[in-house]
Amino acid sequence: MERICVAVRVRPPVSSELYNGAYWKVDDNRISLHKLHGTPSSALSYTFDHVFEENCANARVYELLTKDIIHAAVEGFNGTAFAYGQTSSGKTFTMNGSENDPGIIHRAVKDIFSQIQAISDREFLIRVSYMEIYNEDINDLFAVENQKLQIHESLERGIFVAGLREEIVNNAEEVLKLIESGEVNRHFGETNMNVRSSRSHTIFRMVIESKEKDTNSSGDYSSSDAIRVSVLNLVDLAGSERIAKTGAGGVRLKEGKHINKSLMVLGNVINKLSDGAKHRGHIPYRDSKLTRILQPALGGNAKTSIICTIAPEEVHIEETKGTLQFASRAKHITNCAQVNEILTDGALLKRQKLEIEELRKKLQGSHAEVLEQIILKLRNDLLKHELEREKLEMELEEERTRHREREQCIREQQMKIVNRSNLVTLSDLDPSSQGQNSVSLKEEYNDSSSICHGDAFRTPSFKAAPKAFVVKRSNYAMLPDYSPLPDAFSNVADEDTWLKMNKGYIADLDSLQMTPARKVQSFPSSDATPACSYENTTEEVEHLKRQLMIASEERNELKRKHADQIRLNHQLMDDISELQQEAKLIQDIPKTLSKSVTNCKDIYEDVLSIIQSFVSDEESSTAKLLSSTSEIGISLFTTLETHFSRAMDDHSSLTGNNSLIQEQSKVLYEKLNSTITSLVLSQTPTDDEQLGAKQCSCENKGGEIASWKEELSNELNTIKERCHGLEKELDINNELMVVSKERYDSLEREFLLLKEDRDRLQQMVSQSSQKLALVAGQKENVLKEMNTEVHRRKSLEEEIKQFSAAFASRQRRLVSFHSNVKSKCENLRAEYEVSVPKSPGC
Ligand SMILES: Nc1ncnc2c1ncn2[C@@H]1O[C@H](COP(=O)(O)OP(=O)(O)OP(=O)(O)O)[C@@H](O)[C@H]1O
Repeated sequence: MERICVAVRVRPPVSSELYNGAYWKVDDNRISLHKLHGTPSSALSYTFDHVFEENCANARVYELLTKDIIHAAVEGFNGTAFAYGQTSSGKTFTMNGSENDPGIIHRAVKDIFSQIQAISDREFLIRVSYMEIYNEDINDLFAVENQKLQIHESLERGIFVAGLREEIVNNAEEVLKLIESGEVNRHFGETNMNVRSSRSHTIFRMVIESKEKDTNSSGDYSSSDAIRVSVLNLVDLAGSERIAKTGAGGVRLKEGKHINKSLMVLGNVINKLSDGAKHRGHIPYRDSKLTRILQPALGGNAKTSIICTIAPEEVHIEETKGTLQFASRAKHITNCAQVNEILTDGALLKRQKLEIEELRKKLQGSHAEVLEQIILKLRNDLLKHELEREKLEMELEEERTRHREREQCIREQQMKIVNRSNLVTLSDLDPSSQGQNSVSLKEEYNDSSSICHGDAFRTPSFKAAPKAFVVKRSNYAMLPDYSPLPDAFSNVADEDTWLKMNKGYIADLDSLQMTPARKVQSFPSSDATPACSYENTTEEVEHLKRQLMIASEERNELKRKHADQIRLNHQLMDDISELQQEAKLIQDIPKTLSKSVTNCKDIYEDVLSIIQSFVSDEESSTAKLLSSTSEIGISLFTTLETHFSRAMDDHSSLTGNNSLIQEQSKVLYEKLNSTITSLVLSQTPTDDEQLGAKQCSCENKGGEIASWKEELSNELNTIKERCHGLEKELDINNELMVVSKERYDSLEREFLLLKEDRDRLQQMVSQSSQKLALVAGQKENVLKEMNTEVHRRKSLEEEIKQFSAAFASRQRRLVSFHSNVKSKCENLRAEYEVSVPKSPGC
């Protein structure tokens, strides 16, 4: 566990108008607020890892604050450095720098490449990405078309931004060029506080992968076949701002609100984390995209440094106090950084081999306890696999249920859309062309179903890693269409797990096995007992180990597929919600059309009443024509009205009425035109009438008629415009429907692919269960044999004991017999010497 490094940097005053003397005094790594005449304000004094004065250059900031993190990143530790502070306090200056004084990002990039060059025994692969969080949307700064990207989390990949472009880079210049191109896409804006204010948070990310160079010509796997993957985030946050000071309005105001909100969430997260593990409770990482992405850097597996920038002017004292309080709390956060290693297949195999070898040795000089321990371990492994399998089965079942629900939901949506499409594209629904449409749709579907599913989700611009580097990485090389977070995050699904991890708790036994430093479990050393051979048992155990290995590989594969499926499901859910929105839009179209028709009807009725008002003779041809035209017109509008009101309730019953409406509409136009023409003609004065007119002095009436004429033609034009408007709306709706259809087609295709995936998963699960059952059976047999062997050995030992006891007593008896015989012999010899006197010649 290590505390994150926090520093404060004071920006030089930018305007002499606002600056009337130094209020913030820096003394080594302490900063305190003074009154203008130099008296310290005792309550406000803070200490940090570093405090940088106004005249401090970026080089020094980099050297003291970030360099270690960058070097650690090359060695496989995750690292994050971010700049926090109010607007215009110098965050962008610190991270990006200027031409004369390059910032942290520039220096870090250069440093990383020079570090890599100095390490001769490892080969490196570096990928970079650059994103911004603008108004809570994640945009790709390397590819403007990648907007509103989503954050996903999976057991295998941890937290990642899906669809973010990653570029493989070979030197610092290449990276700096890419950054330059990304900067162009970044959101900047002018405020009262800063002429070039960052309106988004930016995250420049480098993923550094490395492995030991392959110097082993024998083809054996070296002990360090593991690949190290570390992620380095260099973050330039947007600055907190007071709307009153920045004078933001409109777009700037909206941006400012988003910025303040996300910084507030960051503050909450920091507060919680600084409360200490016991009291912190739930950490609200999910409340903003920024904290979600930075989650590993805040209380997780990363080395982190924060530079808090402050403005020296008196007007900013309140904001500066806020920044310093944020920094003080951040000081208490602890992280738990560790090297992130991924074991290649080769390294895993070797590790397993070593373990088996060791077990074999132990077995050969075996003791019953050793055997028991091995059995216990194997049993534990098996149990673990069974549990995993059950869990996977349950998850798969849940997935299936969710699939079914989504399938159902999509079908319903499809029905709705088809209904709406019927309504909106009435003119397209000529019965004769319907068949053709469905045929061409089918053809379209068949053509596009050949599109590879995997491609649809892959980052379009991802470049394949050089073969030489990735050739031994098997599955790993296929993955990175995302910004992977280190493997160590893979078990981190929620904050609780993070807490546990930070306490040094490691939940998964597998992760222990993969930790390079782990020693193989040692068993009690065996005395050199000349035991009976356990060759067969050893082979069985080895076989069992192999089976377990295969089962665990399959389990991992299943896990990966399962995670993929969940990701696809998320994507599908997003598509569905988009579709629902579109459907809602389409649903509103009949309403709008209905309103327009009602308006037209009103206008039409007005026109008619005006015309009728000056046709005094009800028997005249004009009046008759007018009444018939009005009947047709009214009936047309009534039909249209009913049509649209029904369309809002039930769309299917309305198909086929469109041509009738069009015909009616044509007749109306023609009759209306002829009515107006005849009316105009009837109002044109003949010679007699002219005379009468002269006599009746009706000059005023002529003027009235002219104005009516004008009014009429205006009304007619309005009606025509309305009709045009309606036609245009219909066109737009048709286009919308085509787009919706296409989306549905692609959704259907995805569904099919998902179904296939699911079937494959099911198959694999059942195969895996069969294998596990087999392994379990074999294991039982081995157990039985081992028990028999133990009994046999115990009885042998018993026999040997009895035999040695008998042998010892027999030996004792033999010794006593021998000593008896010896003493008797000596007695006999003595008696013989006494009875036979020695002759002088002897
Ligand atoms: N240490 C420094 N030395 C010299 N000039 C600086 C320093 N820090 C900031 N400046 C200048 O102050 C101005 C504001 O700085 P900058 O744009 O980096 O602020 P910011 O915190 O990123 O603001 P915002 O949050 O609005 O983006 C710039 O003109 C910058 O050049």
